[in-house]
Amino acid sequence: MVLHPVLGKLVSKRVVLASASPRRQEILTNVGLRFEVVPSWFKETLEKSSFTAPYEYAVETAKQKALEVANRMHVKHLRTPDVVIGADTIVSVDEQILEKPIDKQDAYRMLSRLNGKEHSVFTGVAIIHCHSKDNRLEMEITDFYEETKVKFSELSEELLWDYIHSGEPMDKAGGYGIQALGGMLVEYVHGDFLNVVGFPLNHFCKKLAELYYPPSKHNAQHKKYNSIPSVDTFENRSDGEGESSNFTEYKVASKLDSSGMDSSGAVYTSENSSAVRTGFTVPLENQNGVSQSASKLPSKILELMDGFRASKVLFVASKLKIFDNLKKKGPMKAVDIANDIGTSVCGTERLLDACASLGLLEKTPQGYSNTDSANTYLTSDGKYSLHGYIIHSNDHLWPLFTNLEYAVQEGSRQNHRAFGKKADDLFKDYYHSQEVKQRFMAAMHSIARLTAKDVATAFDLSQFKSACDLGGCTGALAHELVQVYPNLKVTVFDLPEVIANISFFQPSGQHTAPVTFVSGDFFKDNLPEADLYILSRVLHDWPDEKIHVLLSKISAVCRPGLNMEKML
Ligand SMILES: Cc1cn([C@H]2C[C@H](O)[C@@H](COP(=O)(O)OP(=O)(O)OP(=O)(O)O)O2)c(=O)[nH]c1=O
Repeated sequence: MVLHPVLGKLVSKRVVLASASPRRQEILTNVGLRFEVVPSWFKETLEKSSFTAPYEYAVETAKQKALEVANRMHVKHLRTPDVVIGADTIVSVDEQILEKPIDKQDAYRMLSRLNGKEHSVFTGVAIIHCHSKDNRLEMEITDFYEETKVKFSELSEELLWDYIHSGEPMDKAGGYGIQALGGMLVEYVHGDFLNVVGFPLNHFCKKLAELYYPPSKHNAQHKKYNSIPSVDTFENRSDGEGESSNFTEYKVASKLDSSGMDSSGAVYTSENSSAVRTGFTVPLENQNGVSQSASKLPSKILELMDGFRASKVLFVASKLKIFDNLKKKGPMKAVDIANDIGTSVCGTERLLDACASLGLLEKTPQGYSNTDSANTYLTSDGKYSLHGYIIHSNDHLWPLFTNLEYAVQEGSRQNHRAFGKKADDLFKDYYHSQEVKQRFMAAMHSIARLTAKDVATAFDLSQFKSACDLGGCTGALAHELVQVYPNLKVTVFDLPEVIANISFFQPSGQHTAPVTFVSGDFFKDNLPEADLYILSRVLHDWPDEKIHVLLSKISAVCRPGLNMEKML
């Protein structure tokens, strides 16, 4: 894999991405780079008129973002990073620079300017090599920019507003995200697509190649790589070029030394050269300077290995209602949040920093605040809140999954290990206490409400007159179905314990055909008559024999020819 020799040079270094952009994190993670995220506090307020070209503004902002993080980490006596990467993406149209919109009107203003026209997307990138010497921070800065041309189709006002109301424009330069819904607005792209999404990966790798594998003296006049050098390139350069490559190595090392990089950070070592000469693999340096084979970085495996930590951070922050608190009170310092929720200051600060690194919170000098998606999905009262499901995941699924090993060994549910009691009937377990019941219903409600529209519109159900949602819980899907199909009569069938508690979850002030709720046990009682039966998130809970009973009952009440059974 051609990219690895270049990115491999960063493996043994402490790399920091000075950006809160989830897109940048994803692009770099996808190619196996390991890095920490420390979002920059630099305010993007440089005077635009003082730059002669838009890209200069993007490059300078990228540099300032990276410098702020490098300095802060050094001053706060956090271990000084080896490399800090900063980036800034802007859209430029008619000589004007567009950044992220401040509100919906601003997004409308930007999108209207882009409508039907070609514009440029510039991303400026700064790579800072840092070294701490006598408590002084020394840095070497490399920067560059990439331009991509994008053309929008002619778009109607209605479409622009629909797009704005989707919420997507708000954290994106120019007010659109080409990687998601915004892709529908775009007629063509000339240049690097990832540059538009926030990080010009190809140019970044070429820059690293220039830095870490500078051309030998024979071709020194070609300072830049037009393509990312392949493994072959490095092998050939070393082969039979011992002296000249050593000479280049020295030059690079001393260049970096003069700017403060220590010898362990030197770009080439003799071990490297010999490893390169022997071919096959390109070496990576580990902390001890011992070279190791750079077979494919196991990024997927590393992600799986550490994924549980990220999940737990989300669960705990939700459980402590941090997102609710921040929605109410705006930016807050760690100490104030800790006081509000009665937790330790140091523990809370770490949790908040972890949330910021995961892109759930924003961290600025004013304190921590919710990102747009935290406001929409993580607060407990939002229309699309996932809070209930997150708490269910933490309190119920997490302990069960902790016992997965036993479940596999024994082939049985692990409720007795997770909760100290046997679960002959899963739902008896959920409903044995009011608290667990509410939690489970809130979980089902939040996930069903989020997905209901997609489920209801994934099929054309207009030929059906009546539907029965078996195990439909609070009726979230049912309410969406009657909105989409006003002539459809929907019955929700669920256990009496559930039906007795649905009032809290009913939509208020919605003018739609009513949904009927019927209580019963679908294994024992008669099923309500309907043209269409919906089984959503039901079958996975039961063993095959019980599923057979249920499907046979549905089959018996279906009238041949007219009815259709669906498992959604
Ligand atoms: C044009 C466009 C921009 N973007 C994003 C990339 C950037 O994240 C964002 C531009 O804002 P930036 O200020 O470059 O970055 P950021 O605020 O997201 O993160 P930070 O300042 O911490 O580095 O717009 C898309 O995701 N898709 C697009 O199509």
